[in-house]
Amino acid sequence: MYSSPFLDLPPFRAATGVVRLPGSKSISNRILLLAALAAGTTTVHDLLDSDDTRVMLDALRALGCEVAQEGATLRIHGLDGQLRTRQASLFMGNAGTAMRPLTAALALLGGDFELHGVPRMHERPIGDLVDALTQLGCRIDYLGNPGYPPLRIHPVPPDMLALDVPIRVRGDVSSQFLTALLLTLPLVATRDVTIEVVGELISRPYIEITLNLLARFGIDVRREDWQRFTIPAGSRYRSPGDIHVEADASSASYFIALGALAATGDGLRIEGVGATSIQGDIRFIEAAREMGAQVESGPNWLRVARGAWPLKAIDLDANHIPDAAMTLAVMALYADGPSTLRNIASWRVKETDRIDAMAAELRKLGAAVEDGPDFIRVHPLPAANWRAASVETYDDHRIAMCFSLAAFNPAALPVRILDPHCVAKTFPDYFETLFEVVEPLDIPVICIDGPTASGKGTLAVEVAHALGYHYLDSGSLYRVTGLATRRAGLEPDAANEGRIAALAHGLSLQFIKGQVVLDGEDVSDAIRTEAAGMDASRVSALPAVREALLSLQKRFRRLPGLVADGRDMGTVIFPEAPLKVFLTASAAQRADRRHKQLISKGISTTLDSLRADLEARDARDSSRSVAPLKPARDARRLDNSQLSIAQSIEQVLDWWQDVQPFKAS
Ligand SMILES: O=C(O)C1=C[C@@H](OP(=O)(O)O)[C@@H](O)[C@H](O)C1
Ligand SMILES: C=C(OP(=O)(O)O)C(=O)O
Repeated sequence: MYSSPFLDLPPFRAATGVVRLPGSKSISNRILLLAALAAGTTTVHDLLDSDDTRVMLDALRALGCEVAQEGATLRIHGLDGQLRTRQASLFMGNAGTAMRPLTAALALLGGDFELHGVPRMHERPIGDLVDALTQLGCRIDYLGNPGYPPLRIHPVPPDMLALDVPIRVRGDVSSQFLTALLLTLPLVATRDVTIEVVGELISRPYIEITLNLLARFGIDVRREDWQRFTIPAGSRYRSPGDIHVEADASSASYFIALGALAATGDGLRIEGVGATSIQGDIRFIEAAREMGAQVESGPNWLRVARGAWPLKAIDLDANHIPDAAMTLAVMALYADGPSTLRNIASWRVKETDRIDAMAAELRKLGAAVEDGPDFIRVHPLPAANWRAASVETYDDHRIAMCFSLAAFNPAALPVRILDPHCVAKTFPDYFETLFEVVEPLDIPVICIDGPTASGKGTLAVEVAHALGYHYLDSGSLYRVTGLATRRAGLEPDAANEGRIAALAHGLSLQFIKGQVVLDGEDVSDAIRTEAAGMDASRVSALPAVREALLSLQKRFRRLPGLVADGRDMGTVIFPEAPLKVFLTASAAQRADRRHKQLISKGISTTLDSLRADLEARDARDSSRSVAPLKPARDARRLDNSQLSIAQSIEQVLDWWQDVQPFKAS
């Protein structure tokens, strides 16, 4: 997951390969609750691991439910309707699928509970559910604004519940209120319990998921149209034993769209969900086909390729696919006319006001957008009108995910996604998954070159971290080669050039969380000694070794970008990099820093000898015949003798911002 403040997506031109999607949020949280309420043990396979499922799991554990986890498999020991804890304060994050059903479960089970969430959760309505539960005899107080969380739930004896009259619940703000009642009323179904929906029922396919999973847990709800639902007297949750979570059909929408926009030939294969999914959002496929996508499906897989191009404009009542429809709004930028999504008023009460947010961010890209209380109309965006935008994500995972599709713009502009970590709500590895299948037009590189002990490493690691980029410590490649040379019993000199080059060619090297790992062994300390530094400098002067390491270094250039530190990154390895920094500091300063570093590691040395070594190394590095240490013609020089690390980082990030086209947005 990317925790950087923003993530810049370079322009993409194609997509191909295979995507394996994480589990469905809606199915995961329903199964977790049902398994916790049931008797016996339920083994859940492929559960989604994300913010929304974690809040549900944490709450269930806090209520005394035992959960054992082995990889993607969870074993849940059900409570059989008996809470082990009758008092708790539970954090629901921004998970509607945890907040709403748990409110109903706890109100019926009895106890003193407080339910709260992130600030946005406290703006998401729950009044219709509380009203329904109150009619029934439950006692719930609002701790903030009436109609919204946080809530306090008080115990009520089961025999005080009014089960003899139909429970009326409104269905036009969120279907999750009805889902919450359906999932939990079996707890008290000593007689037939009937629910009546008042007003239009929105997001109906989610009720189908609810009924489907209830049936898996032994509860067969009688349904009359979509207005009346009866839970038969004597209903009891029965664990199905093993249960499998399908991949998330809403998450599939981003990759279906990707296929429609950019996959040619064999198309993009999406695994984990197929057209026969129990999730309503799978009907996104119909909309994508209407826009021109070619979609094939088999058991638990989809294959999508570009069909019509430009895409065909669409006019759709999207009430049945409220989450996936946001993806259509971005696809509409690539259509042959204005597209309209109707009957989507519920967008306004989700993670953010999604109609306002989508309209605002699409306009930043340059699009013409019209919107109203329950619709959005998006006009196609011609190449000349696209702008490089910083897309605000409003802590809404779907905004972050669907706007990544803007990176296919015909103007070949990058797209900046602010707060990319918001995808953690339902798809923590969304961007990593995306990067595996898209083909970028270019992958940005920042080169940070400079003499030894100038602070390149620290600076480069921090800049990479701030941008979410990969990091290449090219100096360590030479150090590792030097170490491997010594370990092979060779002297690091020209006489052994061919053999050292062969060694370098076969290096199995990884940078893992600040460690340099050679053949599975952490060699970070072994390569940091002064002797290893000298060996590195000697092997780096051998042209055949440099050649062998060249392709290895280029392979570090992966999405979303690379910060490469070394001595010839800007001059030799990545001469086309849009930002090259040549970092210097006076020899006195560098010797002083190195001295402190060595002392802190308990290695004794003198300042004078260090300074002499540094100067000797500088002289050798800048006079060597191949790739001598010198700034690239277009490098920006940064003398950090008088700068703190934070100031140097800020300077490089400012320069990076300078070469980006995002200024206007
Ligand atoms: O029941 C569910 O799992 C969901 C129902 C939908 O909400 P609404 O019923 O509020 O539209 C959907 O947007 C949400 O992401 C998940
Ligand atoms: C509306 C959503 O979430 P929630 O389950 O919190 O309602 C969503 O995932 O798009």
